[in-house]
Amino acid sequence: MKITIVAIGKIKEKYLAAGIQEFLKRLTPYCKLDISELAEERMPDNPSPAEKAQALTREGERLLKAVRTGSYLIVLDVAGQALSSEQLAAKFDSLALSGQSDITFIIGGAFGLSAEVVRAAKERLSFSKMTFTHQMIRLLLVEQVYRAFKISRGEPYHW
Ligand SMILES: C[S@@+](CC[C@H](N)C(=O)[O-])C[C@H]1O[C@@H](n2cnc3c(N)ncnc32)[C@H](O)[C@@H]1O
Repeated sequence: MKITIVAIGKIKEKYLAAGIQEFLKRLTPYCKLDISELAEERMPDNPSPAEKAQALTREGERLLKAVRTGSYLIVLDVAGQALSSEQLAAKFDSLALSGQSDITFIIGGAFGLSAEVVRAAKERLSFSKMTFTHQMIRLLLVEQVYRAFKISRGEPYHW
């Protein structure tokens, strides 16, 4: 399985970067996971709603360009569908069974995701009704991807 996370913005917090690296290391026996980090759009101080909308559109165009043709696109979206970890594991299994072995997750930036990105997605995945920072949600995502593989393989993962 090849998994790509395409995300806006860098991980600046060391404790989050260390956590993400830890799960990337643990994931190596299970899948190839790459992270493609795109720069945030430059924005004036106190941007107007129109400036924010333009930045979101431009970010969206760059995000979609970074998705390989044919990759199964899942966007992380507060307003999306919540899944249990077991359901995520089952989704990976059924995608693999159907011959789809390339999955891309998109994480938006400070202003979220453009309508075009949301429209392009096969699925919108919510991690709860709460909003997390783009840095924090990346750690949550890699942990859940790792958990999904452990569940699929029936391997213990106690914490
Ligand atoms: C700081 S949030 C963006 C908040 C923005 N105001 C919005 O309404 O989308 C940055 C990105 O993290 C992801 N994210 C944050 N919380 C999430 C959640 N509970 N479930 C799924 N994705 C989430 C989304 O991809 C979002 O675009």
